[in-house]
Amino acid sequence: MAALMDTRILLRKIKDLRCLTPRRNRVKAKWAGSQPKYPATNLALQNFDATYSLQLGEQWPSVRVSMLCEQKYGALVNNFATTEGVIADLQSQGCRDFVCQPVGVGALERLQAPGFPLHDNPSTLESVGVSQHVAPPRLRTNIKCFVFPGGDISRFKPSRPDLYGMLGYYLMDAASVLPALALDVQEGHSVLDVCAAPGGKTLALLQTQAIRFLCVNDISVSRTYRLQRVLNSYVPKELLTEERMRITSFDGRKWGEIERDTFDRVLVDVPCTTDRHSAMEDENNIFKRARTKERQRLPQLQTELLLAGIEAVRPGGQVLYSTCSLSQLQNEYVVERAMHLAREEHGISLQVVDLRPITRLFKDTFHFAPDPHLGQLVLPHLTANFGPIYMCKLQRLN
Ligand SMILES: C[S@@+](CC[C@H](N)C(=O)[O-])C[C@H]1O[C@@H](n2cnc3c(N)ncnc32)[C@H](O)[C@@H]1O
Repeated sequence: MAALMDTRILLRKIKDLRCLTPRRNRVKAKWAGSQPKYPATNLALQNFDATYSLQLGEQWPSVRVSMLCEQKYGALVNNFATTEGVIADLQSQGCRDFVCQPVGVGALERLQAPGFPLHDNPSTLESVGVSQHVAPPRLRTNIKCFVFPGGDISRFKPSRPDLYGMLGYYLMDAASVLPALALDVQEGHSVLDVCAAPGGKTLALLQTQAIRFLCVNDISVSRTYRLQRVLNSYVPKELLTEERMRITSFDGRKWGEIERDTFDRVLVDVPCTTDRHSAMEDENNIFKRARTKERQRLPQLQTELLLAGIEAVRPGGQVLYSTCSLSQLQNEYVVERAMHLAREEHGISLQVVDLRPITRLFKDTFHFAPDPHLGQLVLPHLTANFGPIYMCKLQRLN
């Protein structure tokens, strides 16, 4: 009986103490000097195991292992720098430009890839044992991105500035170049990049050297500064003038109110669960308990951003939606919902553009998900550890 009384008194004392301590401090005290009980990376992996094992079936274990291994990079060549030495140096290290030389088994088959602007490459197909009179296809673009072949570890030296201070290449997940390639920017186009910072895809778009006017936007002012610094290191001042480029920090969801029916091409590379980062890094991880609501709201935010992009593009123009997540909720579901809202609320009809010519062309560099229901998805794979990157392209019909 005495023991029971002691316990009761003790419990009351603890309760009193808790009432005196603000909740925030209690949480702090609980974590003070220790690691969180559930690190965000563990929470991310638990979430991924539950959802992606259903979504990807027997492919999930392989994708999971790859996401936990070293990610591969590509070197996006900066056409605004003096590139000869840079390209020779990359080639001497055994890298190849995956855009210009998509060689490998199946190159002949890709010659027949319909519906995409391919043109002949004067180089030969000897390396894959195809007659040297047959030229491999390549995209009509100036974008060049070098990757190390096969299982090599992708280690690039830091890029050095040329005589004019322009850096020779920008390192990024090579799969992140695909949305810029798929957007298919043509000579004289005006382009909007709705969520642009820190600027990898903006740089890739600029490498086309075809854009008449580029508007780069990101809601985060600090990230927009970072983007500005990237541009200053890679693009000559003459091209960063107000007539050719505008850098803004608007909420992209409002773009339909700011500027409608305007751009030839719009890139909507939305904030997402950044799956590889979430599985690997606790810092700035969206699976932290404190960010649960933010994470749950992502599909809604993504839908609103895509819808704004659809409103901003001109009739006949094209919008590319991309994420670096495997989640169907953030990928296909968002595209379907935005298409529905565009039709119901704005009377805008859209057509999904077939990206299979792109996937056929680059199937030796990237591992694409088989038979996607809508859009294309790069799956991380131990032999091609890029991505994940999801992309879906929409053409506005009216
Ligand atoms: C995936 S990142 C973009 C990466 C960038 N496209 C690149 O290739 O370097 C998503 C970006 O969306 C921005 N963002 C988040 N909400 C936004 C909003 N409502 N409007 C515009 N940008 C937003 C974030 O600040 C973040 O920089």
